[in-house]
Amino acid sequence: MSKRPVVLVVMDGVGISENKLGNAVLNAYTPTLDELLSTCPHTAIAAHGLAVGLPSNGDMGNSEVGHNALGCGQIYSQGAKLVNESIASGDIFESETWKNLVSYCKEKGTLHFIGLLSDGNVHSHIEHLEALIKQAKAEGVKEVRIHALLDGRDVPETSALLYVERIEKFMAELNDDSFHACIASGGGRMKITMDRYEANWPMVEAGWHTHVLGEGRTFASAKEAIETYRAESGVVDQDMPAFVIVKDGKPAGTIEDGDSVILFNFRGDRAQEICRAFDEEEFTHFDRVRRPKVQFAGMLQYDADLNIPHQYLALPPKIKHTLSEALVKQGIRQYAISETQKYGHVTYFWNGNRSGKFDEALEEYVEIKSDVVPFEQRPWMKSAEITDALVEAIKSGKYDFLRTNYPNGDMVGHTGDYEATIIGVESVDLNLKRVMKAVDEVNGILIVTADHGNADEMYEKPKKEGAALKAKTSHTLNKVPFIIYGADVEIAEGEFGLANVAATVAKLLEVDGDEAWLPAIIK
Ligand SMILES: O=C(O)[C@H](O)COP(=O)(O)O
Ligand SMILES: [Mn+2]
Ligand SMILES: [Mn+2]
Repeated sequence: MSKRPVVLVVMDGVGISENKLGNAVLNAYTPTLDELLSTCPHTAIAAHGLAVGLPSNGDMGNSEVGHNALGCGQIYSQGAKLVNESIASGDIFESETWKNLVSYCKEKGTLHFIGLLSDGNVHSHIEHLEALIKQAKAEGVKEVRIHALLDGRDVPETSALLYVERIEKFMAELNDDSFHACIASGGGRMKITMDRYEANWPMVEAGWHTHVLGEGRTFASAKEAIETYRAESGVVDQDMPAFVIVKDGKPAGTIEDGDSVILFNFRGDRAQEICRAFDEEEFTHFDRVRRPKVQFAGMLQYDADLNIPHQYLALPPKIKHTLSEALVKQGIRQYAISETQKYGHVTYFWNGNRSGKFDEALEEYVEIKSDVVPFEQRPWMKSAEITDALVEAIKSGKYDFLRTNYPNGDMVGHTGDYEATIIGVESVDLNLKRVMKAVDEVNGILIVTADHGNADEMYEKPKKEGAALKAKTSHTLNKVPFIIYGADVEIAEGEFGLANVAATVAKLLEVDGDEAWLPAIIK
């Protein structure tokens, strides 16, 4: 084992592109990154598509698959791909859960689908929803209701109508005397239901009131809701207020005793809280007012240790041989820190979607509370506070491997605000300098990388030359930097991705790697 501590920094959403237009990484003032890139061994590594276990290279990377790959050194088929396969093979419809939900609601109840209505393939895919609705009808379900969370964060900023129209056309073609499906409620994904890491439970409470109780501002259709809210305030999809659809003066689909409910998102971070609201007998995070007796299931098992949700349609990848586990077996003391918005990324996602530790004595996890504010108004977020704690941990000499995630490039990038995102990236750069200094003081080694791009492309590619620029809120397909500071090493020949980082960390710590891992990026 080396005596030199290794610190790994994930700059969330900081990808590499040579294209200067709307590039909040290239156009930010980043003296630290510039210094690292001009003086240290570095390369660019793949963070999207097949390199992180997604169905195709047209799929952008995301935090879940990115941190999974970083933390386990392997490429596993991810939720997006596993659900595709399970639908194609029909396995999903053979599952006990599917059968249970269908039989529970088929005679007198309604089958509800709650989830992110888009083809972003980060949390969900509209094709999965369509396949489930079609099969529900084939198996004799009579009533289906959709509770549509509008995206605009993994897909273009104002694309909600495209998906609403698509699903409504799909349902209209299925609807007949024996079957009726329609949208019952919805709202922007950053306003209701899809909170993560317990950053903002009131979002989930608002979702409960909308989907379950059918309370809120009413409209005749989802289209009317979207067009009205846009006309009133110019609000973009992800921030759209909640809406309830009414038919004949009543909500089109509250959730009642005898119904079944499927959360059709496959990704876990933003799925867990609403699952808990349905599943938990003793629930204290908000007053549910009424808890219907339903059969509830998630698309995937989101956390096996915590048993969330109790029922699920498909199994997630069984991620084994993680870096954390290999390191604790060799006595390596570890420290992980981020702010709430990304805390689970460096713990839960990093450890293959496990929320527990491998070894209480050897691992310390620290969460700095995120503010609940529009991040374009505070683009520095908690970068300074994360750094205060990280620097102290580095200097304490108590840890051999320390990791952090700075959310700024990603969280501010998702707002589509170019100028604010530049400040977000600059905040990361400023704090990176402090981390470098602390690493110097303990004669350590620093790795700087990212999980996927976002801030590197803040405008959609114009459809025609000269067309007005449109903010881009989603991730990118670009590679990410991989830099090693403080070690006299050479980058190996070849193409690398995020799954090559675990072996590199082990090599720098001078401990054994795992045979399952992809090779290190250094010679
Ligand atoms: O959940 C989100 O905020 C986005 O869909 C994806 O962003 P992340 O993968 O960086 O968390
Ligand atoms: Mn990310
Ligand atoms: Mn993101």
